[in-house]
Amino acid sequence: MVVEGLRVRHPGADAPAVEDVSFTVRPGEVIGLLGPSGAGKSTVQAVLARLVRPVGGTVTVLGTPLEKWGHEYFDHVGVAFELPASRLRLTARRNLTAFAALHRVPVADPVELLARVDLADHADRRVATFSKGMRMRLELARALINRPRLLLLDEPTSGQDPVRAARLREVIRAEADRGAAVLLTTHDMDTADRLCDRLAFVSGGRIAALDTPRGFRLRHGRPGVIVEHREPERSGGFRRVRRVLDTTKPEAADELADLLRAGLVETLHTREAGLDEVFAALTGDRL
Ligand SMILES: Nc1ncnc2c1ncn2[C@@H]1O[C@H](COP(=O)(O)OP(=O)(O)OP(=O)(O)O)[C@@H](O)[C@H]1O
Repeated sequence: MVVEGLRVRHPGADAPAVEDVSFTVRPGEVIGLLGPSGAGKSTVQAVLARLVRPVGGTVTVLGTPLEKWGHEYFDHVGVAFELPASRLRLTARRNLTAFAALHRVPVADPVELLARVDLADHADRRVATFSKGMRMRLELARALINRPRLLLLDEPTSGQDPVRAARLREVIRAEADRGAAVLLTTHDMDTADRLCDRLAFVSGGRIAALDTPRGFRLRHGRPGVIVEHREPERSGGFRRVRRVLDTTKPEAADELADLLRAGLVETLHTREAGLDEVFAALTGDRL
């Protein structure tokens, strides 16, 4: 999928929600859109889900310009946005079989999909009785029913406990490994860091920076280690000291080696910028 110079203005809005956004998502790749509320992330996804028409730029999906696609577009695209599309009065299984019937491409097995999102035990319960987290997981399963080549996910791990969030990250990674191009939005730094191959920081309708999570941390972090160690006092006791050693300086290696040899080190961490710090540095805003 290739987006070039995308510009979107919502009807009645004073300013464009998206200005000059360009990026590519290759098969097998997971790209995360990060940014403060109102930055334009969902608007970019809404264009790709054909919910909103852009006023400028080009979007090419699977080699074909977006406007040239007919209804068969949705045979190749999976969408899980915040507003659930599932029918509340139907069971989880029935929802998936109903959506599967809409497609003219080979579909995934609903029961297997429900197991993947940890809903196997609830397949025959009505969705109205599901918790918010369960409904979100069903949305992901629904988005995967047509084994999509492009997967659009809005906050796929929100409302999940840490174990389930990790499980969903595995499911999404498996889709990318199968060859899907994945574009997701997230405010969850764990998901950004552990799942995404590249991150686009969106601010004010533009991409402020695009890089791998590691690239961002290295570029915005300062090399160094944080050492907590005991320091002998004249009284014969010890006090605890926390120091930051700049590992670009040669003397840091000697200092650290001395502390380690003396058995005084209690904790040792590398000093890296977290993605939230990177974000604040790039956009002057917080997530
Ligand atoms: N249907 C709409 N009509 C008018 N303006 C809209 C509409 N949808 C979004 N906007 C505006 O477009 C801008 C971008 O919104 P968007 O929902 O894309 O942000 P976002 O980055 O996805 O935010 P969040 O993290 O809160 O989901 C905002 O100023 C928003 O108020």
